[in-house]
Amino acid sequence: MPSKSKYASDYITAQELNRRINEQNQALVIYAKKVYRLDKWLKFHPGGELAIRHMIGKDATDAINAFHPDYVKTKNIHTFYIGEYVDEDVHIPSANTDSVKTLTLNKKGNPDNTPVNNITKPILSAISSSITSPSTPSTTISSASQSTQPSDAKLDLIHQARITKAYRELDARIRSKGLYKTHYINYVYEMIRFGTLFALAWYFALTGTSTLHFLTSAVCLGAFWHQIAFTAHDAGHNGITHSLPVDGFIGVMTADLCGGLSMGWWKKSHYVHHLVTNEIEHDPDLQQLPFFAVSINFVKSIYSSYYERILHFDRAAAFFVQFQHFLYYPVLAFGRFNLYFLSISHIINEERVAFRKLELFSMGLYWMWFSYLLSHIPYSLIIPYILISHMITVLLHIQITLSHYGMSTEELGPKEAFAAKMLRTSMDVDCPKWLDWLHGGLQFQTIHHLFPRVPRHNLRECQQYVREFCKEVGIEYHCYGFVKSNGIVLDALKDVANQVSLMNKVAKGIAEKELRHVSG
Ligand code: HEM
Repeated sequence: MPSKSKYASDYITAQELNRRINEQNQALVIYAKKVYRLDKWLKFHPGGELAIRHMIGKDATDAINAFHPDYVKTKNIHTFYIGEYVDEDVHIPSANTDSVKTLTLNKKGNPDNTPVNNITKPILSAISSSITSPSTPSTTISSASQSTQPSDAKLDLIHQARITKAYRELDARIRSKGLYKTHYINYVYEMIRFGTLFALAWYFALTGTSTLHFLTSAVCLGAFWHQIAFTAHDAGHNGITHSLPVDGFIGVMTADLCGGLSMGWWKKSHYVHHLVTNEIEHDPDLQQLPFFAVSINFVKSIYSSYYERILHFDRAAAFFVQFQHFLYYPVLAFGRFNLYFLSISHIINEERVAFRKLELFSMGLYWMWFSYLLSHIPYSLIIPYILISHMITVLLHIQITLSHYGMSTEELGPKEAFAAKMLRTSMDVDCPKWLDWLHGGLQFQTIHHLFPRVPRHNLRECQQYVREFCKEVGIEYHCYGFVKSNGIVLDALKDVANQVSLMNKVAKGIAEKELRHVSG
């Protein structure tokens, strides 16, 4: 039994838990049937404040197990223990859970404490309200409160409990097979691969005499960035040495110094993405307006808890989204430029950045070496060089979006098992083993979401156990070939695009009618 903190009060019922969260604004989470108060820890949490905020009032057992090394679970967390959790088996109305969410997520404060943007009104009403006024957000903070939150009624709770039990057994199995251990030889191969690409980029840039040489240098540089991103991803999850400072340093060296992108920004958004995967109001990876809307609910101008602002479905969005299935590849090709912007604004504007000085220094060095490299490229080729090197990384952006864009964006509420949610919202890409280097482990996205701390090179081995688990608990494991998975994403984008296009046409019709009426 862990020792109690000064807030301890033995037993805390579900009702008491909600009361403390709502009335006293306490940051309480449940872990292994115990209640922990994390108010004081929020600001120091290496996984970010928002990661914890998303779990307030909920059973965070599987999330905490999945994201933390043993010392956190067996030692650190007990500093914050305040009592045993007593689930009175009384159904807590969804509205209650909603307001917990609102109070805890909305850092800027929502004066009337109205639940924010829970989009569950029928889709037709979403469309019709946007039709009436396409450039005005139809969902304001208060109007969204009329909606109802995802209900646990949709879930068979016994099935969810079964999934949780089997998932924990699966985790133990993967652990016993030694799949949580890193085999460093894999990083030797990684370094040879991206070291060669980097050296070739410099070689062709410094010694090149023809357009072909310079453009080959651009391709090698882009391929280098593409490859190094996988190692940065591993480091961001502390999945290389499993030491927070060491992997943190590797992350900054790979992302900031080699790629000009902020590791701190990536961690902040990626950890949130892992916890609230495909929740359109919370998952930053889905919030790509004005170009993409993977769910028709975006037309309601939802509130983003990540960006802490309303994502207006404005005229630009109404225009671009109707062509999003055509724009998918071209826009992704420019994705890396947007990442520079997000990285720099994170380093400048974010209150707490773990390695701010190191990141600034490393990003400064990046711009120096990149500019020096460019100084060897003939003037006429500088723009094509920049475009080609940056656009080569489109493969990475496709790989990342493939994993989630075509998957469910429904919110089934906090009673959904962690594993069930990850399997519902993620998709794997089936590829032969010899191509693993190209996909960089991201093709096993579902498995990575289930076990974020398992080193990437072991994910293929985990796949067979995950398949068995899915069979056992009767959940579909979404794993398709590269072409099919692209098709799934394009279909999903097209589906929303068609609805938005229809909406635009109707809105235009109404506007013309009104104009005739006024002028007539
Ligand atoms: C609801 C509760 C919590 C959630 C959702 C959460 C989530 C996370 C996430 C997403 C990460 C990044 C993990 C990765 O992929 O590498 C992380 C890291 C970390 N968290 Fe938490 N966390 C929670 C509570 C706590 C608590 C209570 C503690 C300590 C008392 C803690 C200590 C840490 C530490 C030390 C790391 C860095 C782990 C490492 O060395 O790899 N977290 N957390």
